[in-house]
Amino acid sequence: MGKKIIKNGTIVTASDTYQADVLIEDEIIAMIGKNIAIDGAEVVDASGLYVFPGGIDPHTHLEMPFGGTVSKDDFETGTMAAAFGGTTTVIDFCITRKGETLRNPIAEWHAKSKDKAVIDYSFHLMIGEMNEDVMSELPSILSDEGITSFKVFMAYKNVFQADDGTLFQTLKTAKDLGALVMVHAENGDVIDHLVNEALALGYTDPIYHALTRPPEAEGEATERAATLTGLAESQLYVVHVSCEDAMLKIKAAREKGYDVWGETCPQYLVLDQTDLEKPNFEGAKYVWSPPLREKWNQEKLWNALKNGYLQTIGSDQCSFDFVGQKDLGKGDFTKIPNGGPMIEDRFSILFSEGVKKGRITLNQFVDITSTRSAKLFGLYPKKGTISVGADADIVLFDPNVERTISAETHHMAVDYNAFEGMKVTGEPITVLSRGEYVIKEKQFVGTLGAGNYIKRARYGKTLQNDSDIVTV
Ligand SMILES: NC(=O)NCCC(=O)O
Ligand SMILES: [Zn+2]
Ligand SMILES: [Zn+2]
Repeated sequence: MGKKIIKNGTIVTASDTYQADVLIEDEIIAMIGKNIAIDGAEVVDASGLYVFPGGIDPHTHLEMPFGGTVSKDDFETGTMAAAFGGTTTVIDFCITRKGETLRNPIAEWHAKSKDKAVIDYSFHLMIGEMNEDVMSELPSILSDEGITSFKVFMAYKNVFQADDGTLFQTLKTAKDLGALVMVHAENGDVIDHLVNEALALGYTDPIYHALTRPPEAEGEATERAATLTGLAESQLYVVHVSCEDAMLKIKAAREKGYDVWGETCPQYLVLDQTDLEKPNFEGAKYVWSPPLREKWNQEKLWNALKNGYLQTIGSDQCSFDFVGQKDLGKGDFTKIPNGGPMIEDRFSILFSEGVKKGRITLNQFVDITSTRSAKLFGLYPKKGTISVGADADIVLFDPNVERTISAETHHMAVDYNAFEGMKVTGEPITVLSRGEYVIKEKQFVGTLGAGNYIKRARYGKTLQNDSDIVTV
């Protein structure tokens, strides 16, 4: 691979903003400095552009079987769309089945992603139940696969939902092994009850998806998960925080000294519950869990990002076509596949609505979209920053270009965009994955299968390019 020098750009990391050149050699950042000159190196002009570390999306569901169908974007279209949006690493959820070895789903996830992903990727592992078999498999999964985060669903009764015993045992096991436990925090039993009540009354429209999953059900589960984390002296990451109620529970747990982290998603920052009321069943396009909330929650979530009560942004990409998939739930909102297409617009929305509108700083933007996830999920400093020795996962970003988000121009495989018509300022122009162009001047030039599976370090450990990946 030839050498590249990125010149004239403004480097932005989670802590610094400065002008310097970046030399890329053998997939990594080899030097950062003024006026770097190397014979034969390709010069990439980044005048007027920010040089960001590639985005890390810690929350995707690519080609995931769910709700009687399979999410439409797979590791090919999903990672391409991610790259167009400025993301260079995704961590996808490997969904397991209760009563079965964990190895089979991991092998399935490798089969789905290998030869398809155009950017690097890794997996979290769902824990549906905790028993002797699972406990005996986990140590080797950490060391062989570098999977150092487990996911427990507290909702989706009779599908993915785990009980509190499983959550508690997972927290304790994670503490011993050095893994981070992630939770989908909603009270699945209460939601099941409310859903049955609604259906019995003949309420079938998409809006009832939101009305049967109230913020209290999210807040209660978040508080419960945090309490169990404190009891287990373990570590917890709450995914897709949608409302003030849940956010305050994370803030309170952190104030008690618990090791609890929170992620929100772009959809909760810019869309609201009224979207589910759109006529002609269009509300189904906005059905995901937790649901969209009343609009006033948005500013609470922005404020939480600004003040560090929430620390990351995931897309929760889980896309379904409106025609042919979402319409499985016509006449019964419980049959609408839960999820939306978000992978492509995560970065731009946070920049446009966050940095441009003065809600977060430029350096916070990098931390929230990349660095913090790299640190929490054992990818740092190989990924998540611009520093010597890091992978050359780099986004050249024009902060001033304006565009309108639309399904007509997006690169996801689905037939609608949840942010249709939204005007955003700022766009990734060129995206490099380990020094190779994936997007060049807004055109896809990457290669299917060029993305590497990344084995991650254990919780709290760093991942270096030149050292053992997983150490006990
Ligand atoms: N969020 C959603 O509705 N679908 C994906 C699965 C999950 O994250 O709960
Ligand atoms: Zn979830
Ligand atoms: Zn999810």
